[in-house]
Amino acid sequence: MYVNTKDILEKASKEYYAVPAFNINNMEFFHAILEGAIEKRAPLIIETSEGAIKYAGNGDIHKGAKYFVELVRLFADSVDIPIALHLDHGKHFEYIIAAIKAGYSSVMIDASEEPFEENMKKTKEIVKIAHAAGVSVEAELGQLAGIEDNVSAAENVLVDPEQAKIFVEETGVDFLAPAIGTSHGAFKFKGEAKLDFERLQKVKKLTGIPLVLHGASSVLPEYVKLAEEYGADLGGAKGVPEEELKKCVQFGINKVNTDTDLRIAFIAGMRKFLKENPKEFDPRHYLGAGKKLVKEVVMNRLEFLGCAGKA
Ligand SMILES: O=C(COP(=O)(O)O)NO
Ligand SMILES: [Ca+2]
Ligand code: NA
Ligand SMILES: [Zn+2]
Repeated sequence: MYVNTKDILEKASKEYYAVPAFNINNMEFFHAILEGAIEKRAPLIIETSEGAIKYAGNGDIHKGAKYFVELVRLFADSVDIPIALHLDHGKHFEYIIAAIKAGYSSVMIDASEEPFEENMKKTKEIVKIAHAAGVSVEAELGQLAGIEDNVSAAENVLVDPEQAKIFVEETGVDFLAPAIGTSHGAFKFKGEAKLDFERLQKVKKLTGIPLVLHGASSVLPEYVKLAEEYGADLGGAKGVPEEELKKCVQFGINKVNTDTDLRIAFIAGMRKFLKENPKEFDPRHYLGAGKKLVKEVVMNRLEFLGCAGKA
């Protein structure tokens, strides 16, 4: 059933498990993720960036938002696991309104690159509009380095837990993404992963609301290796180890944004298939090879984050 993201996350926050939020840009990734969540009997959060909405609408953001709502609702209304659709990194007013208008479960207003007061003001405005439409809201405090779609920041600016308390009280935001050291993409750390668990625990204590981890892909070595075996060039790729993610869940993270891991799995599956099947040109076959590995990664992540069986 199609639900509000807040309902999924409040349950997760109470029971101290996390739900991955999987990014999609097309139908094939959605099908692979859905299959994995059904098999694992897990709640499911699908999220799309602004770039994904523009891509799906072939340039028209209202068509793109509607496309994803129709695609997700079509399946959500016929399965008995809770499924929510979320706008990831909403930075432009017109995309946020397009998502609310189309029927998204929730929207992120990402004004974290702005000064604190400005971020608070923008978030407050979106919360007012979204709540009036029954849509829940995510916001971000602090900055993640790295590139994601059109979202880029120079270096990491970690969240200030005292500011987080004021921010949540002032804005009424439903769930919050505190920057604690992760970054987007496949090249997250120069050395070892370093997350600020102290800070995370303080934010949880001071806000008491569901928390979101961005840049949470593990960049699984076996999939990187497979992709490279068939010609990919991902040298130096490094993500957040699963053990570190489990600690994040222990300290109050409930939504774990996962995009890069699915992209690497998909390209690994497709590259292998194309190399081994030079005569093949049915898109359902070569895209299907990517889907298969995406489903594997999805099922593994649902398992270790503790939401398998929680549908
Ligand atoms: O934060 C993310 C995804 O992060 P990854 O690049 O680590 O998958 N989406 O908002
Ligand atoms: Ca941001
Ligand atoms: Na998000
Ligand atoms: Zn993100």
